[in-house]
Amino acid sequence: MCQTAVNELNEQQKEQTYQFIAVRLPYGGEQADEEDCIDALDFIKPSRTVRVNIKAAVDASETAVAEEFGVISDFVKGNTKARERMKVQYDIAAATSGVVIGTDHAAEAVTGFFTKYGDGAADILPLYRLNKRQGKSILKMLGCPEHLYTKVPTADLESDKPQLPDEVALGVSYEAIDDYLEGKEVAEEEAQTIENLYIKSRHKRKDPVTVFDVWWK
Ligand SMILES: Nc1ncnc2c1ncn2[C@@H]1O[C@H](COP(=O)(O)OP(=O)(O)OC[C@H]2O[C@@H]([n+]3cccc(C(=O)O)c3)[C@H](O)[C@@H]2O)[C@@H](O)[C@H]1O
Ligand SMILES: Nc1ncnc2c1ncn2[C@@H]1O[C@H](COP(=O)(O)OP(=O)(O)OP(=O)(O)O)[C@@H](O)[C@H]1O
Ligand SMILES: [Mg+2]
Repeated sequence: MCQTAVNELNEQQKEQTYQFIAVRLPYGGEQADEEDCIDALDFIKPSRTVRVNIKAAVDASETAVAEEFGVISDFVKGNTKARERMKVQYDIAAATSGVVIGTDHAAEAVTGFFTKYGDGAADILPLYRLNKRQGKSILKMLGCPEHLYTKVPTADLESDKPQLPDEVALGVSYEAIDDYLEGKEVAEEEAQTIENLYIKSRHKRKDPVTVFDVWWK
């Protein structure tokens, strides 16, 4: 969608050249779903693609914190990876007078299934009102290869649990979350899980707590 917008802008405004920069941020060498990444880039055809390996930065941070607080868990390290990715994207935005585009969408937003100030941090969130199946519909309409929008969603942040499906981590399916968001009937247990996740992650969807916040309302 961003690449399409950039292409249209460049057609309209002959003087300025806008670009969409696809940023590949692997932790270490090869990604388990490398083929899909190549297919996605082939489909998007970004103005520019860059690759920054986040492993050295993440591991250095882990070692420094461990000196004072002991070994951090693999789960927490997963969030460090997401925050390092955010940091690199802001460095690239600053270097190119760009903005950071985030991929948060309604199904992840309501459940708080993102890293606070990690992948949750961005300047523009074009998908924010869409649920998971609406995102898939857009990809289908745009002619994206089917295997990319039907693949099992995974944050793939934990080294101990590679490719852990989001739905296993969340304890509820995206079908149920999407149905809930569309006001459709879902099982009582599913509604309970979604509502618990929503309440628990409330702090992630607001600015930091200040003296102007009132908690009794
Ligand atoms: N009540 C409260 N009021 C204000 N702040 C509160 C708070 N409770 C925790 N916090 C703060 O929030 C922190 C915890 O939040 P956070 O660091 O985000 O950590 P947390 O929510 O525990 O974990 C992030 C979850 O999102 C998943 N994730 C991450 C990245 C991408 C994707 C994806 O699929 O796209 C999924 C990841 O697998 C994990 O399950 C605490 O350390 C604390 O600093
Ligand atoms: N290796 C990576 N390189 C670049 N960006 C990444 C990488 N891993 C995660 N991200 C960023 O973090 C976001 C969330 O990660 P995640 O892997 O969950 O993707 P997603 O777009 O939410 O897809 P899904 O949840 O369906 O797997 C991505 O959309 C992307 O912006
Ligand atoms: Mg995700």
